[in-house]
Amino acid sequence: TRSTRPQRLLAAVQKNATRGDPRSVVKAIDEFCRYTEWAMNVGDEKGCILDSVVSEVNPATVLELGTYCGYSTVRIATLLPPDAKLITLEFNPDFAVIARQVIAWAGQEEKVHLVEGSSGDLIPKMKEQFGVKSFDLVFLDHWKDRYLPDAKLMEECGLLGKGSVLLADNVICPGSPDYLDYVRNSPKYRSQYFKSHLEYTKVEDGLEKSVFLG
Ligand SMILES: O=C(NC/C=C/[C@H]1O[C@@H](Sc2ccncc2)[C@H](O)[C@@H]1O)c1cc([N+](=O)[O-])cc(O)c1O
Ligand SMILES: [Mg+2]
Repeated sequence: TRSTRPQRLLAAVQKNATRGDPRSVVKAIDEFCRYTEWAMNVGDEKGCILDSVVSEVNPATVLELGTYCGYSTVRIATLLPPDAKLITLEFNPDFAVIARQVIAWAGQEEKVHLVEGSSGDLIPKMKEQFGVKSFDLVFLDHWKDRYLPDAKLMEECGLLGKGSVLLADNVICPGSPDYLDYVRNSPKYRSQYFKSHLEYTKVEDGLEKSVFLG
């Protein structure tokens, strides 16, 4: 039967990237998606904004919601110090299988803990199961209608501390209007929009960075 898009993306990584070289993995995926087959990775343009926020926060603990093929997982992990922890949640087991191989090809498996399941189920278990006190950085890139409920759930579970940063992809396209309204108008957050484009296209999109004020 026909292969899936994530399988074709992984094949491009294994063919064109050097094992153990995360930058070559990122480059191989971006070239595949730009010139061969579009896929919903954060991409190179928004990826540079992601990189700058990760470097600025210099997080010890990161949560990523929505692993997909592991593109942003690799971008983030590459910038983390060796003792930092990146937990990434993925609902679709077929995507998780691909993401684990992409992360391994990039040599980042030490820093990454990919957990299969849904954010709604797993966020309340973060403290007890993973020994997480709070997250310094959360990258939201999963189902767009889960951004707001999951932000509120993280607040309720005490997973956000003063200065914790939420960085959300796709706040314009496909969009997450209820989330955007919440973080921009809640006294609990200081929010900032980074204008960019939908990955590999000229369509407007952007990242919203929201600092939790405690
Ligand atoms: O739909 C988009 N993203 C949804 C991503 C969803 C990812 O997160 C889990 S769901 C999950 C994971 C964890 N917990 C709960 C659910 C899915 O299995 C997928 O791996 C999207 C769409 C476009 N686009 O142009 O259409 C562009 C983008 O950048 C996008 O991110
Ligand atoms: Mg996205």
